[in-house]
Amino acid sequence: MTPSTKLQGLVAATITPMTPDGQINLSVIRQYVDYLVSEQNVKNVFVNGTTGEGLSLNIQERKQLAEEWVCQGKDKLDHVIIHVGALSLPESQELARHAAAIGASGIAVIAPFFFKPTNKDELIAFLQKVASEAPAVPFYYYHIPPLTGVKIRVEGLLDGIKERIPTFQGVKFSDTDLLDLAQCINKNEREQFAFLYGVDEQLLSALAIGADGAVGSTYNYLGRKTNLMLQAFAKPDLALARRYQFLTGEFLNFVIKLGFGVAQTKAVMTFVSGIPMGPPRLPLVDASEEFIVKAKAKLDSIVWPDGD
Ligand SMILES: CC(=O)N[C@@H]([C@@H](O)[C@H](O)[C@H](O)CO)[C@@H](O)CC(=O)C(=O)O
Repeated sequence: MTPSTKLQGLVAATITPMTPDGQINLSVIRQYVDYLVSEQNVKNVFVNGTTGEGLSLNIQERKQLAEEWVCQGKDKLDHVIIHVGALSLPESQELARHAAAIGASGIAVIAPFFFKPTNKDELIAFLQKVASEAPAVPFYYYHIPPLTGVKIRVEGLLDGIKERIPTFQGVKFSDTDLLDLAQCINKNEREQFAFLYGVDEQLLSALAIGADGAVGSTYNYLGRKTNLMLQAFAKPDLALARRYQFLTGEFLNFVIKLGFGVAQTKAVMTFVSGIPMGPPRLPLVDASEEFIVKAKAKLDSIVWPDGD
């Protein structure tokens, strides 16, 4: 792993594979790493986040998953970022210490979402207490207001954050407020922070305003196609980049109408990669057979510009 390099490009928000009886299934993670690298050309992962059902796992499971990803990713992945956010500060701190001890290349923390911070100072105070437990590990704030309900704008959070959190390295920005993202990027004059966008269906818009890359669920199975979009954008061939975005959007628009979330992501990844992702953990329930048949037919029907 190369933790010193700035995080950019695509980061797969990893799924947590589970056995049919609902235990975490560490045995497929080696195959999962190889699949991401060789089939999707994705060499960065974000473990135990939303897609990974991190907040539905116990501390022991989260540590085991983090260890397995770091171990299997050695010499294969560039960055293994571990999400260590939790409702309980001591638990989050314990996970941060653990991530540091196992050699994770970064940690990320979501805003606590039961008792919520009501302003940026309260939020930073929480983040700071976690980050300081891993003083040599790059720290990312994980902003996902649709799920946390914490709508504190990131732009304001950035003011003086490096003084409060010396390891602060950037933001995983999973919100549709592109004005907030743009203001963050505008403030990041020295380009010291990384802004990774987390709404996959709108990534091209975020790239246009300067996002460094993206963290998302679809890069597990559409990483190769999205990488082609990134290449087209860099060239620049905007017409081609748009084509890729419209096609991934066409798929997502279709499945969102059917009902799309982490359970469905597990099902899609299973049929695309052949790696069994298993069921989600309650309160999430398995994707229906009808969903699987329709989603597969839709994905198979897409004709990509690269001829696939
Ligand atoms: C709400 C949600 O799950 N958002 C996803 C997206 O990748 C999302 O699945 C995608 O944009 C499709 O809507 C990511 O932002 C979540 C993520 O990166 C994570 O698993 O931590």
